[in-house]
Amino acid sequence: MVKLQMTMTQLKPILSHLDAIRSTPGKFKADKYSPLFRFRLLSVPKLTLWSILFLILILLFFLFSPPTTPNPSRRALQTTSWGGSTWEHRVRISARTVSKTRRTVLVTGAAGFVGFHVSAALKRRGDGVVGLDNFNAYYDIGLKEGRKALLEKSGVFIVEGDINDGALLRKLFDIVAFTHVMHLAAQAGVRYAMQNPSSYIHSNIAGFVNLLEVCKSATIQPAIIWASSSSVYGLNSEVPFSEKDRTDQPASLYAATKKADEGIAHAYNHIYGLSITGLRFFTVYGPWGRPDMAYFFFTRDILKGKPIMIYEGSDHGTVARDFTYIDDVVKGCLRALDTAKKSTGSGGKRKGSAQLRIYNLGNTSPVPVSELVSKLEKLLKVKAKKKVVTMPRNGDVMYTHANISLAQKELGYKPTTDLETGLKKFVKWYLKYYDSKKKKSAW
Ligand SMILES: O=C(O)[C@H]1O[C@H](OP(=O)(O)OP(=O)(O)OC[C@H]2O[C@@H](n3ccc(=O)[nH]c3=O)[C@H](O)[C@@H]2O)[C@H](O)[C@@H](O)[C@@H]1O
Repeated sequence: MVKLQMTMTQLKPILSHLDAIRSTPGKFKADKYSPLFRFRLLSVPKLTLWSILFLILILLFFLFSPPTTPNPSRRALQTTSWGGSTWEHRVRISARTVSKTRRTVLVTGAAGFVGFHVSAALKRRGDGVVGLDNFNAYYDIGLKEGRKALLEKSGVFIVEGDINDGALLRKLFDIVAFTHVMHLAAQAGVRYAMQNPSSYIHSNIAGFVNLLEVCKSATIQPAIIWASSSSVYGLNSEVPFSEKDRTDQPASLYAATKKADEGIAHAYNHIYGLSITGLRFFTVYGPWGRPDMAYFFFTRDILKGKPIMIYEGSDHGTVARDFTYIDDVVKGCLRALDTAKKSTGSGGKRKGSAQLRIYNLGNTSPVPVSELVSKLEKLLKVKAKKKVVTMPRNGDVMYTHANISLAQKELGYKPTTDLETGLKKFVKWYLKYYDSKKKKSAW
């Protein structure tokens, strides 16, 4: 008892600062020095006190101990794995440009499908490139790690972090005066939005705003090029889809977030003078692609002898997509970056009007999903177990077809890969990639 009372005397000056903390209005707050308070503390048995301390220690141990094996779900929850002089040095080296144009590009989603290919292309031509990716577990992290390893070989460092981490983004802008941001990080996939709607709000809305906030506050504001989606056309019935067509009837939450981003981009351009270019991608496919997309999991399931579902309209109408090959999309991204004008603001203040653009990047040649499957069967030399089913109300639309005349005129965008050629390259990569994985796991 005496001991505890002495402890209270020692604690008094430490506890006194707690008075400054406001209590929640309306809630009872005990006076720390009132007899009632002292009585409560003193009446706690010693054993209970030690047990509580012990429990807190165990809890701290679990919270701060590193995982022994990489665990994807745990990794997705990590917020910081950046900082320090070695880390800063790697960022600086990665941002070094050898091209005359002195471009330094921050590529978000660099371990993703499009981000990986765009980063590699930028680096090849001599631009400085720093990648950013949160390596979430939406699909096989092995693919993301594989892309990362290839980029690192070519000198691109991918920072592991989230676009919602403002401190990280500000730090990156402190280290490098990025001339451009190629924003390709997003929660992708149309159908998954029904399972995990909040992930779309987190990445596509909150993450996008966070990125724009940091960009607009930079002393030298970068020009921003970002990935919108063909899905913004939603239930639009004008074909081919032109940038002038209505985009106010999204069929999925994914589409709605991308449409919201187009509005957000307009506001940031208007208020802060940020130069912003949105690119509406049309079902991009190719090597190192996304396993959640139909062409990818159809390939996997056909090879495994598993049935695949081919959607059709309720009146047996054809479901078709304007499948666009990755190399064509990469060229479009680079042309958009090269033609982007500088932002006009600085430190959060607009100094004049800035460029605001939106372009379709499609292939202008829609192909029915049934034909996609026939082409895969031919290339894989395996007959698919097809189940034709009525398209469920899952966010998918019946048909996409890009009008690319604007991108052609202003960016010089011209897709050159038809579905047959593109799928051939994809299948070649797929077989090689999974074959070598199989061999490695057999070791
Ligand atoms: O162009 C776009 O904006 C979008 O393209 C793709 O979305 P999607 O066109 O739906 O591509 P897939 O998911 O690969 O579907 C391709 C086609 O296969 C059909 N499908 C899908 C799944 C299935 O089991 N069966 C089936 O017939 C779909 O209805 C669709 O017509 C991407 O997944 C989106 O992230 C992207 O933004």
